[in-house]
Amino acid sequence: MSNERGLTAERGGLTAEQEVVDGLYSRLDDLRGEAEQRLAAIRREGPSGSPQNRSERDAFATLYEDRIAQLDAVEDRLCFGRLDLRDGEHFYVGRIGLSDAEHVPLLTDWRAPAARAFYSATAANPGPVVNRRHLTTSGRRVTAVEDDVLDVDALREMGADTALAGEGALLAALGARRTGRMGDIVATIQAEQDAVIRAPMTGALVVQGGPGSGKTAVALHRAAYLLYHHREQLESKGVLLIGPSRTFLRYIDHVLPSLGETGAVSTTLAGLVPGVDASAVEDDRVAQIKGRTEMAAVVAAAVKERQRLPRADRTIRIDGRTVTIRRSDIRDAQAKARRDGRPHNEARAVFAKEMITRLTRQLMEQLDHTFGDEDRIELERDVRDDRNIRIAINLCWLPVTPEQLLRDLYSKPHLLDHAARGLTPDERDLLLRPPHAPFTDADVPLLDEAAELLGEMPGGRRRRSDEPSAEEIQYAKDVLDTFGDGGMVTAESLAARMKGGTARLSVAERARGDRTWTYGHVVVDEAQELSPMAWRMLLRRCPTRSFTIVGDVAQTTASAGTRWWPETMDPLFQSSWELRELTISYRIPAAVAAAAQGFAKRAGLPVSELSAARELDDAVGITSLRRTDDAVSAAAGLAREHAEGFADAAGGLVAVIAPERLVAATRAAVAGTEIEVCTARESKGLEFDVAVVVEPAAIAVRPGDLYVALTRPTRRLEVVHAEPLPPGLAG
Ligand SMILES: Nc1ncnc2c1ncn2[C@@H]1O[C@H](COP(=O)(O)OP(=O)(O)OP(=O)(O)O)[C@@H](O)[C@H]1O
Repeated sequence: MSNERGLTAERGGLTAEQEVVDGLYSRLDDLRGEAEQRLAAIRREGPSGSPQNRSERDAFATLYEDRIAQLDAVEDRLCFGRLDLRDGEHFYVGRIGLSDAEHVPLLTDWRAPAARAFYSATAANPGPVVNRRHLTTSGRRVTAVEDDVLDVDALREMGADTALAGEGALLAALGARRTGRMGDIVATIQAEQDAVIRAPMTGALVVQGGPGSGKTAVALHRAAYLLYHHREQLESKGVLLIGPSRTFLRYIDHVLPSLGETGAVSTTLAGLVPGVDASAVEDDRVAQIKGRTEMAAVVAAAVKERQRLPRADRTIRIDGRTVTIRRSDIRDAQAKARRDGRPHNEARAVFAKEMITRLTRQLMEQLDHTFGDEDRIELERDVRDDRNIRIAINLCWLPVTPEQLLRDLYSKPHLLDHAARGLTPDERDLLLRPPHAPFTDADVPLLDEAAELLGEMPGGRRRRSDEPSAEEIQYAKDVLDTFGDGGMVTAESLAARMKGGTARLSVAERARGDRTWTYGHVVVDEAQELSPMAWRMLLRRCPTRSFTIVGDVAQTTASAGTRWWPETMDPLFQSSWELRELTISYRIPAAVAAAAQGFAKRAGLPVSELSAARELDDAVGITSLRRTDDAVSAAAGLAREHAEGFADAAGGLVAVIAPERLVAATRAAVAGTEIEVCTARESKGLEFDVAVVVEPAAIAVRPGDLYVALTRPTRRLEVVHAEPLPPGLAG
């Protein structure tokens, strides 16, 4: 494959295509103008009228605002392709579908079935397509056209052969300077990526692929594709997108809007439990323990511990009489509350009511006359309001928040010993910490597990109108019967989550603030890092188990993460999951791929087969130093050189990826420049034109970390070292 093949295969005039593209933009302008006029008309009406009229008007205003935002977002590269068919017809492919005022189609949405051939037709398997044309535009101007001739006879005459669809357009896209924001790839999606994007929405689709194979891009385009094809099903529930860090979410946050979609909620795992600050960092061994499935039983035991049976019966004086709080009554009332099936905090009311009934009965037996209903109710009120009785009942069924439950568990050795019997004493010691220590990422799934088992605190009950009806609960039961719940969610709480609210907030806004929201589909990026407990948390967010999961088991850095997909996926999805692989790296040049893979294979990482889409000269540089002390200044010097070079040209991103201990010094050494400095873990999922990797041996303490670091650059990898290079990287 040549390096700078360029857009040479141009046939047919730019002028003709420019006219078509002008027509499309003019239609886009008309539609935007119409929406703006309607919005202005609604705004002119002002806030008068009945509440019903007002909410209708608000709903329309939101509709037009969304439409305008969508039309704005598709401005760049509105149209990027044309297909010529065997029957002489042709049509244009673009970001959205457009028709003229008479409903004659002008532009076909890239996600429509007809557009599929744009991505999947090959010379060997052209279907009805004889020619695929890639249009490159800059602003509204067509700057190049490139044809893939798929008619076999014509192809033979030309003596051409292409492995990558629209190679010129693709190489131009891959060679573009990085801006720090991920762009969409809608104009150049390749066949193996297209097959993943358009795969049916059943069960879980796991996409394994080496670094730069487009997993993130594919996951985002699949989300847009699913929203387009399953609009009704997904719009009211939303699509959840999980990314590894806030930096990463910022990096990708343009992509879905540029595809005309705003219905996805993107967040980190920690963001799924509103109000929790999980900013603290902890030892990997502790995170690994917290990530194990057994921790679900530990949390359950900690909750159960709040349902206590005192050692002995206890008497309490009330209004000159004595009642006995009997162990047998407590045991019966607790059993009744558990049978009720509601979470701990909510079931407390059942326990308390039963105890009050039994204590009232004791009082009635002591009083020597017959009771009417009113007398009994009054007596019950006396019992309920008695301070000592309230305390005694509370002690046997203690309401607690998830945060307090975990803080107690981690800070009280006797509680931990009791709840975590399955852990070794050493493991329990590792979990111990002071009561006010801040939470970490690995605590989030445990907090979520606890929240699920505890439910709302007394007084914090859901509003009546949000409570599910018997039919909704039955439906939730059916869903659980069909998919199996693994004990993670009750039919009642599932039904409550499935119930659509009536608030006028967008789905994304409502979902964000509600821990119990369930989504129509979940997309997980860097999924190899998730622990079994994190997976439990995600499964609760999507009881129908409709998932797109992308990751690379060779890049796993979390010790609770996945190294072999079946091990993680089989218990979660049984047979309802499918593995697909992506095999071409679009990010890294061939020489960088060879260096990174050489290291990874020697380190025993489970690397995927990966070929690079581009060969660039001079893509790897190794600087060897005598003194470790020089590594930071040498790396900073190299980074500055590249950054200055980019400043003269069309821009470009430079990063130094350093071991944790050298990060602060490196930051100081590049202060005042745009150069990014990060650890390997922080660089996960991101990319730069040039990556300078400092002291790789120190990063390779966790081999997955170094594999991540080495695979970040799109143009050049610089390795700077004084310590010996790790095996496989040298030479
Ligand atoms: N078909 C394509 N056309 C143009 N660019 C592409 C294509 N596929 C991927 N890319 C580009 O390649 C780069 C790497 O893609 P992406 O980040 O999705 O890879 P990844 O597999 O998620 O990588 P990692 O495992 O390192 O996170 C991105 O800049 C992306 O835009």
